[in-house]
Amino acid sequence: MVEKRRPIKVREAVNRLMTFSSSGSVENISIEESYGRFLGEDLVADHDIPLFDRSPYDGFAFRSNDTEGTTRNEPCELEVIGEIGAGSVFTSRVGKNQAVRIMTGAQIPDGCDAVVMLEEAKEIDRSGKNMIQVRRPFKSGDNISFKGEDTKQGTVLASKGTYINPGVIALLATFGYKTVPASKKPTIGVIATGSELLEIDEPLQPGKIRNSNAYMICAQIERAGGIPLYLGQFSDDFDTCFQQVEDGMKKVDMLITTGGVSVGDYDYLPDIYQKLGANVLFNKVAMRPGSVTTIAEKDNKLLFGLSGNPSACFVGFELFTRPIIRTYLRCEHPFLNKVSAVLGNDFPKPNPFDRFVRGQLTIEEGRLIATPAGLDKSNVVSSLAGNSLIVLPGGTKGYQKGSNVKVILLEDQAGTSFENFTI
Ligand SMILES: Nc1nc2c(c(=O)[nH]1)N[C@H]1C(S)=C(S)[C@@H](COP(=O)(O)OP(=O)(O)OC[C@H]3O[C@@H](n4cnc5c(N)ncnc54)[C@H](O)[C@@H]3O)O[C@H]1N2
Ligand code: MOO
Ligand SMILES: [Mg+2]
Repeated sequence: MVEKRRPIKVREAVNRLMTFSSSGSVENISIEESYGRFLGEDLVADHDIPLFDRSPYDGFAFRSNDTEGTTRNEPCELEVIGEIGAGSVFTSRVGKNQAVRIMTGAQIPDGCDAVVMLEEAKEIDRSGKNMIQVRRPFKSGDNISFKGEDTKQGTVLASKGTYINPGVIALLATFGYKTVPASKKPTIGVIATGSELLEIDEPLQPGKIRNSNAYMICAQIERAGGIPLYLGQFSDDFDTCFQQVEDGMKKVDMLITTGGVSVGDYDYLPDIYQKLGANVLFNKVAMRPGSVTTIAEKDNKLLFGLSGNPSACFVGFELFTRPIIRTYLRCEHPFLNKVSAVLGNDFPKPNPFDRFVRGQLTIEEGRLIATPAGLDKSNVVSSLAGNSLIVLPGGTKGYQKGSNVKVILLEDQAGTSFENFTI
């Protein structure tokens, strides 16, 4: 008699799984290597930016009081007593009716509290003295970039677990991070099971298929921020697969297998978990595809038994493995984010379980449209190239074009919290 499995809701499955999540350590890497990594610690401003009042323009710095009552017809005249470019400091104090020629980015000289742009000031010569005419009154602070106006010392500019994009790299450079504390990447083993699997460069043979899952999962691991360790593809032989899983677990932080997780004669993963003495967290989830996704834990290492069916394998990874990887990377929002969109096509299939339909999210006339991609069966590969998963809650007879739907963003880096991950 075939084992009867009891499906649990996705949310319950994720909840159980997350009790085994843990964050990894922090390693120092060079800033040049940091793009695409995750911050291991909060990035805190250890000084004000700018560090000093500076000029945002090429112009003249002066005392605003000296321009009081000035008009176009009665300009004030200020004597230019020196000049500074960015990086230089004017060392003497600027006095009454004096000005300093100053370039963009240079520190405002002592005594000055305003800057007039070069285009607004008329330069004249009065008996060999270099003067400027200013034709309007200035207020204290006009045309000055103030100390700390960009960032105040002590501000958290990016929290730990933030994806390091080029803008974060600018912040790291600004605060002198030649080396960056980055979250260590988890190493995730990948084992493909199935006697039908061909290496991808082998010619096709009757009854056989190419192993696409292993390469897909390795890429999904990289997208999530982990290091894939491909341990190979193995035929459906209990002893071989058991040995591979047992040995593989010693080399990795977590292990993914694909295939062999259902109730078929050659689906050995359930027996492998049993022989390993692993604690099976669940073996049936009320979702399509990926209902057979099985997750087990042994000595605090997670074993993800993803389905052999490509779409089920894909979805199982994104819903379950990804948040574990992102938590390891110290992300505060490890779950994939969702947006509301309009369904681009009818989806007439009845929905007993929650469905995660592979699709493409596009922007058409300012609206987000989510269009299911390819054939919606868990064994198809043609639906996998999209950028999103359309969430169709179970218990309906299908959905009509134009319905409002939630869409999971596969390429989003910001993520969301468990509370917002309402599936
Ligand atoms: N009697 C039942 N049969 C099945 C059930 C069930 O509840 N009762 N569940 C079905 C569902 S749902 C799924 S999903 C699959 C899951 O199968 P397994 O995880 O055991 O995977 P396999 O049997 O090994 O393979 C399934 C399918 O996927 C192809 N495959 C396997 N590995 C790869 C790979 N690396 N690359 C590409 N394709 C792969 C394999 O050839 C099979 O076609 O079980 C249903 N059956
Ligand atoms: O796990 Mo299956 O994908 O529900 O088709
Ligand atoms: Mg099977």
